[in-house]
Amino acid sequence: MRVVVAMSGGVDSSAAAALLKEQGHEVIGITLRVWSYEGKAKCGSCCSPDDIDDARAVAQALGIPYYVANAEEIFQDRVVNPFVQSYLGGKTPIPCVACNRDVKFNFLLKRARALGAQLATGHYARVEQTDGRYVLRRGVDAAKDQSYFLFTLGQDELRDIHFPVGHMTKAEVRAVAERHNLPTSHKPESMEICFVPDGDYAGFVEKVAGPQPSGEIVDSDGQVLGVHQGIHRYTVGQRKGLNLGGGQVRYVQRLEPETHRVVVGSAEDTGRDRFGLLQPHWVDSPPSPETPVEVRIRHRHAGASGRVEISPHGLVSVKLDAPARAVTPGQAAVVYAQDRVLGGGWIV
Ligand SMILES: Nc1ncnc2c1ncn2[C@@H]1O[C@H](COP(=O)(O)OP(=O)(O)OP(=O)(O)O)[C@@H](O)[C@H]1O
Repeated sequence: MRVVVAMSGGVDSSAAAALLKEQGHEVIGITLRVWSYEGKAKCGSCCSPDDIDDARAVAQALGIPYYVANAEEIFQDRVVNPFVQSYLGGKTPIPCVACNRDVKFNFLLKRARALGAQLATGHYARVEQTDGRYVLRRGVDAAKDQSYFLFTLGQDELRDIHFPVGHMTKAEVRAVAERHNLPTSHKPESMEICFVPDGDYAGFVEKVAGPQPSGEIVDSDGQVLGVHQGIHRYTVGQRKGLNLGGGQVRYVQRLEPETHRVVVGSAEDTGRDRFGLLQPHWVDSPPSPETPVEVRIRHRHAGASGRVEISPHGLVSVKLDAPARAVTPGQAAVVYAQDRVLGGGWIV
């Protein structure tokens, strides 16, 4: 087959390209330039000039054609702007989901299809075909599994998508890169959100949207306990950085963008066993209300058992068997049946 490999300049997508080449496929490497790093600190993140050089060097080593596509506008529009707006609206965004949905598996998939090609990435997840339907599964390496970020994929996308490293461990992936002498084989992992390489999300929001209004920190009775410098600096479940002095340990319970208030409470107060799912999406069909499912409410969440409920009006909510701590608006809730991703939505 002809296959476009989305090459980030990291070891996973380098190994994905090497595996496909090894299997005899016609492989084309493409890096998306999503963010302009001019004048910004060198960061070794997803698409810095260094990463483009690395991806190009890997393509050269493998003897495959290589291109850089400009996706800055769509990335700004679909990933960066909603990220900032989400923080200003009192939520805690997870931009990698939107990047996968709108940039990699829309913008890039369309381009791959226009070339008569399939699309492969270095994500740790698996696609399988059963009875003519596509099934999305967790990556085999539990520590690296990225299926949480892929719940927006549907049947139409999955028929042309490959995750060549999804059935491997990270160590095996590095071994593939080493075997091919790829210059990225010992490259360290990038952990942060790629356009905020220093991890200072609040600083990034202020850089884009300007200084934000300060406000009160209150308890659930409305009693003022302190002041803060902008709700975008807080996330539900947060304990550190409240500066409320000694006494009872308090956690952010919710953020009120209308009043600019941060509401705090005890650990138990942050627990919720029911929440709505905005823009729900199912990889195939939604689970029935009787089906026990596992729900991950953030990327590193181990998962909690529960059910998905769909109202007669089509509103989707999750009912957990027990309250989960820090159910955070803006994060994705991803629904699994064992290792199979059923779908998910945005926590409200
Ligand atoms: N700028 C980019 N251009 C093209 N593809 C990209 C880009 N950034 C990420 N990808 C693709 O998305 C996959 C997952 O991206 P993520 O940022 O999570 O990388 P990763 O797990 O660190 O993988 P890698 O080691 O390949 O960077 C990558 O393996 C790659 O296929």
